[in-house]
Amino acid sequence: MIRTHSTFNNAELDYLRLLAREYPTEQSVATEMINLNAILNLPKATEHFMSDIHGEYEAFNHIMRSASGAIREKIDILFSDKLSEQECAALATLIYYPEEKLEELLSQVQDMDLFYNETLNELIEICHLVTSKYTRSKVRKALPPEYAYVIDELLNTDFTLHNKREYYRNIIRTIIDIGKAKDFIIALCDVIKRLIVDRLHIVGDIFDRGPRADIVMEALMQHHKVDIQWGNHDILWMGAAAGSPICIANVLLNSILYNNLHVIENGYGISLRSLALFANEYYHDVDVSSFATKTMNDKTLPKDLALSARMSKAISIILFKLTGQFVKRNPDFHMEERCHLDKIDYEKGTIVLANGKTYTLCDISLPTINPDDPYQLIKEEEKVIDEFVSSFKQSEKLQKHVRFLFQKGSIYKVYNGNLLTHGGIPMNEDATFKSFSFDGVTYKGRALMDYLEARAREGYFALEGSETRLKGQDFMWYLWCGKWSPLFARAKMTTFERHFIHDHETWKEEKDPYYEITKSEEDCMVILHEFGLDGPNCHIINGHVPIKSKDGESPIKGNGRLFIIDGGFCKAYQKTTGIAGYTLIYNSHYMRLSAHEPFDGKENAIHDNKDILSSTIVSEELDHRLKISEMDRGKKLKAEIEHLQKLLYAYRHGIIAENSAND
Ligand SMILES: O=P(O)(O)OC[C@H]1O[C@](O)(COP(=O)(O)O)[C@@H](O)[C@@H]1O
Ligand SMILES: [Mn+2]
Repeated sequence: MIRTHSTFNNAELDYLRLLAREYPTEQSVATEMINLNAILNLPKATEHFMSDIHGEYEAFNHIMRSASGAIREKIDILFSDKLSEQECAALATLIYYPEEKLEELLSQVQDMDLFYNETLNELIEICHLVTSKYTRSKVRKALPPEYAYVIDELLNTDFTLHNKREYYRNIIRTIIDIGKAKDFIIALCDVIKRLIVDRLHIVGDIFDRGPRADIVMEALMQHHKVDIQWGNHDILWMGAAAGSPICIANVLLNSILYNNLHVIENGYGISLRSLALFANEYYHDVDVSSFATKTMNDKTLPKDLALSARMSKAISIILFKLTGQFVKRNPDFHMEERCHLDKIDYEKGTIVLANGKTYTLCDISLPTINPDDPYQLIKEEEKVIDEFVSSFKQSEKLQKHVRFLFQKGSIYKVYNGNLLTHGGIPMNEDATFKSFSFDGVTYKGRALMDYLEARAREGYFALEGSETRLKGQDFMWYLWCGKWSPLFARAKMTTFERHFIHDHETWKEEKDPYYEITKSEEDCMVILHEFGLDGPNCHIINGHVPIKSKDGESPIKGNGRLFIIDGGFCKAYQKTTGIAGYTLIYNSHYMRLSAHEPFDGKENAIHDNKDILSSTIVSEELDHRLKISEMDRGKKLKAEIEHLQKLLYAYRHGIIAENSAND
C-alpha cells in the first residue's frame, strides 16, 4: 500500500515515535520483524491446567514438578528402548527433585565419572527436546546466568561438525574437574522443569481444607507465567484480606473445622487468641458436639479438640448473625432464605425452613443470641471480629498473596480458544443466560461476569471506608456462596443446616442448571459464542465439582466441549471421588486430560521413584500441529508486525528520522 504523510493521524504518529525509541533504526525494525515472523511459525507453547488445590502443597508441588506426566513422556520418547522402566522412573525423579535424588544416587554409585557422564548426556538430550520449540533467545532468558553460556552451547552445537559424545565429554570433563557437576545437573533439571510448560492456568480454589495454601501461593508467585481464575474459596480469602467481617468469620470457620490453623497462625501470623478466650468464656459449659473439627492429626490433643469445637461454634454464631445483617442490606442478592436465626422458636428448639417444614434443632445452647434481636452481635463478639479485621488487614504476607490474586486473577479467562472459569455461568433452565439487576441495570452472560468482577475489585481497591468498598466486599461474600454466584454455582450453601439439623435432606446443595445445560454440545457452543469463541478447538474448562470417578462419572461433558478438571487434591474428598482428580495439558499436538492417583508423599516420591500415577482419560489429537500464528499470542505478534511495518515506512519516507528519540 502506498502511504502518504497524511496516512498517519496524530495518534498513530505519536505511537510510532514511542515505538521508535525501542527500534531507533530501519535495521532494528527489520530485524525485529524477521524475529517476530519466525516466532509465528513455531509450535504453540504448552499450557498446563490445574484446579482445586485446596492447600495440598505437596501434591501440588509434585504435579508442578512433573508437569502432569509431560516430563515422563519426554523421557519415554527418548529412552524407553535404551533404559529400563526403573531407570526411566529414577531419571524422572531426578528431574523433579534433583537435590534430594542426587544425594541418594551419589551415595550408591561406584564410578562417579561414568554416572556424571551418562546423566549429563541424558539430561542434555531431554533439554534439547524440550527447548526445540522455542526461539534461542527465549531459551537463553530461561537459563541460570552462571551456566547460560555452556548450556546454550550444548543445546546449539552443530553435530555435523562435532562428534556429539566427544564434545559433551570434553565439556562435562571440565565441569567435573572443577567440582561443578552436581550444580550443573541441578541447573539442567531446573531448565527442563522451567521450559516443559510455558503457561500455567489455575482454575480456582487454592485455599481451605488442606494444610498450607500459603505455601502454594508462594510457589505460584515464583512461577514464570501463571493466571488464576478465582474459585469461591479464593474470593472468600480475598474478601477477608479486604477486611470484610463476614468473609473473615467464614474463613475462620472453614479453617477451624478442618483443624488447619497453621495457615492462619504460622502462614499469615494472625493470632486466634482472642477467639479462643471468647469461646472458652461463652461456650465452655455448653454443647458443642455439632461443631467438632473434621480431621485430626495424631498430635491433636483432646483438650485442643474441645477448644476447637468451642471456637468453631463461637465463630459460626457470629457468621450466622452477620449473614442476617448481610441479607437485609443486600436485597439484590435474593438470599432471604439464608437467614435462620429469626426463624427459630427458641423455646421449642425448632426452626421453620423455606420449604415450610419444621425441624428440631440438634443444638439449642445459644448463649449469645437474643431471640428478640437475633442478628445483633454482643459486645464481646464485636470486639473479637473487629480485632480480626485489623489483623487480617495487617498481615503483610496475606496482603501480598491477595494482591497477586488480583493481578494475575479474574473471574474468567478467554485464552487460546478456551473459556476458563471455576464454577459456571448463571443460566436459566431453557439454556438462556440468566439476567440480574443491580442498581437498576440488567446484566447477563459475559457482561454479568465482568460486572461481578469489577464489583469484587472495588471491595479491595476502593477508598477505605467508602460505600463502594463495603458493597464490593459484600459482592465478594456473595461470590463465595450466593444463590446464582458463578463461582459457587449451587442454589444455597447449607452451612447452618449442616450444624443444626440432623436431616441430611436439608443439607443438599442443588447444582445450578448450568451443569445440566452443558451436557449438550450445542448449549456449550452458545456459551462459548457469548465469550467470542468458535471453532473446533474451543472448550470450556471448569473446576469446582469433584467428579465421582468411582461411580462412573466423567469429567468430560457436552460431547467433549467441556472439561471439569477438579484436581481432586483435597484429601477429604478422595474417598468420594475414588481418585485424586484431573489435570489438563494443551500443547501443539493434543489436549490431554489425565486422571491422577493420590499422592503418596514426597519421601516415597524421591526414594521409591513413586510418581503420581496418571492415566490418560481423553486425548484430543489436533488435526495439524498448532503454530503460534494460530494462537492469541500470534494475534498480538501480527499486530506488532503491522506497527513495525508502519514504522519502517515512516523511516523510509523521512516521516520519522532514525535515532531521533531524544530530539
Ligand atoms: O465438605 P466441606 O468441607 O464440609 O464443605 C462443604 C461446603 O463446601 C462447599 O462444597 C464449597 O466448597 P467447594 O467450592 O470446594 O465445593 C459448599 O458447597 C459446602 O457447603
Ligand atoms: Mn469451588
